[in-house]
Amino acid sequence: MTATFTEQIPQHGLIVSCQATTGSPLRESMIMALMAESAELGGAAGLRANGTADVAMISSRVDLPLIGINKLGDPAGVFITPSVQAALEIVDAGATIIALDGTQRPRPDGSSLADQLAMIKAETQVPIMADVDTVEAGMAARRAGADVVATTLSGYTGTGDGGPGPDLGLVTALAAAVDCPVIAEGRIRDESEALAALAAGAYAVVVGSAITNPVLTTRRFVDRLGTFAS
Ligand SMILES: CC(=O)N[C@H](C=O)[C@@H](O)[C@H](O)[C@H](O)COP(=O)(O)O
Repeated sequence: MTATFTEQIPQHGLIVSCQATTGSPLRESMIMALMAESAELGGAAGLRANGTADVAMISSRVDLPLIGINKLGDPAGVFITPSVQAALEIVDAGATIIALDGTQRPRPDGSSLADQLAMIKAETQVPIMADVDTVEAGMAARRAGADVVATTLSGYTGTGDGGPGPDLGLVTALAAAVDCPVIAEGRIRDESEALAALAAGAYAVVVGSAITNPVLTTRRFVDRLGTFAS
């Protein structure tokens, strides 16, 4: 029996997203696996990773629940696990939870989110997390069969809050609107923002760049030092 999302991820847990895009000095699956091992040592409750190579490498070395995504195609469109095949490949690679674009936008093959979810569910019982941008999208994704909804895409689709921090308003609205766990993901920069997300009703939080992207962390320090007036 496949474990449900809440059986895998404890309430108020920290999920660490270990991703590095093409062009990053960290763009190696082994480096992502070492990031994942570091997150495990630090007490993370779960991990999130992109692509079959990284997911396979991480799952061979770290025994934590692993949210797998398979980013394919144009980042301006539906690109987080945009097809049934992309989802099943990430499960074969070792993901214990699938995350996918949960917006109402048609998939690149023309199918709807509801079609995609139904076809994935016919093939696997692995829980599905819908990355959404609005409360309407979260409600529709839940109706279509998503097990969990996350604020991941708020600010990235032309709708929602594109502010510098997490979209706490969306966390609050989703927590009131859906009967499943709500995950706060996207632009959580520190522990206070993670706590604020829990206070807004998040079941758990996903933190990526603030933990696993040293380029951004360095830039933040450099930019701040640049404001020093002697
Ligand atoms: C919009 C999009 O493509 N988000 C991606 C989803 O997996 C990742 O690039 C983010 O790093 C991840 O969501 C964690 O967010 P943050 O790195 O802000 O903590």
